[in-house]
Amino acid sequence: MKKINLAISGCLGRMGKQLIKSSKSNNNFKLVALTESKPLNKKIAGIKLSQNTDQTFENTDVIIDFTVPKCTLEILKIASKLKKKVVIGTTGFSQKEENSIKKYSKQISILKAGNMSLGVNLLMYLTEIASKSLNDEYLSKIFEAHHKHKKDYPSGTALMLGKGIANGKDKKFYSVIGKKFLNKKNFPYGEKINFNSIRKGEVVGEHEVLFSSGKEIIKLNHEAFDRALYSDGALSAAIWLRTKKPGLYSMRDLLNFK
Ligand SMILES: NC(=O)C1=CN([C@@H]2O[C@H](COP(=O)(O)OP(=O)(O)OC[C@H]3O[C@@H](n4cnc5c(N)ncnc54)[C@H](OP(=O)(O)O)[C@@H]3O)[C@@H](O)[C@H]2O)C=CC1
Ligand SMILES: O=C(O)C1=N[C@H](C(=O)O)C[C@H](O)C1
Repeated sequence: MKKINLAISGCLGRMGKQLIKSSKSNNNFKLVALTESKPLNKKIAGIKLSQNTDQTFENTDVIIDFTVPKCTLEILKIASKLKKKVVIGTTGFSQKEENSIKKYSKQISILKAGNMSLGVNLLMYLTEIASKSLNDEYLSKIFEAHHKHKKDYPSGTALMLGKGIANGKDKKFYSVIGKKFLNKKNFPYGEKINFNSIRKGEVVGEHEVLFSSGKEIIKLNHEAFDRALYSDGALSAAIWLRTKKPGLYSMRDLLNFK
């Protein structure tokens, strides 16, 4: 089968570097473009780094984006004009930016996931089942920990897990978001879902969903140790997206968890 011409934005970032490494050892891909936020006279894997322009992405089939929301929207504007497919791993979008992504997905095929790993998407599914199975006596809260460089909180994964709780209760996620704590030693359960985000060292990613009745606590937990987990997921998404019509897809669509 013809190789997928792949572009990676944010190529000098933690995920960008991981994606270059993972794509080079994956025969389904030919790396054709690498972009960064500013002009750099630098080559990686024989490719001259560039910025996000029509010309840069002309010869691309799929763009994988793990950057910042502003960059993602920049890329989607170009991708929708050139009819390119996009895998979005970036997190930290505002509601307005989420709505823009939805609009672009009417023109092009987009797979967007706050976490590209099988484990977290399975954890979200298990969270939905737990939330659906537990009565309103059980309060819930979400803990997450990441490296000290991470700009956004709560993490995209934590928000996914919160959405899993809301889905289980058949409620709108935004109506059940409680308090968002940062670097708290302890944090309370609430009538809504409270989040606590710890930023320390080089933690790759830890998430825990807790349900408490006061008489017992149920904990669902995921730990990531290697960013290859995420790049493998993103590359699988790029392959899966190849045959998909315009629309907004998630890793749950790819993994087919019902
Ligand atoms: N969905 C998932 O599974 C995962 C998602 N993520 C998410 O991916 C994002 C990136 O994470 P991480 O790699 O650690 O972050 P980094 O800050 O290490 O990398 C982001 C990169 O994007 C670059 N960038 C910023 N603006 C632009 C632009 N306009 N054009 C091209 N490149 C640009 C940055 O360049 P500069 O430094 O010059 O601004 C930087 O090199 C975060 O939102 C994170 O939450 C991370 C891991 C897994
Ligand atoms: O910034 C990171 O590193 C990660 N971000 C994603 C998130 O916001 O959930 C996914 C993963 O946890 C790593």
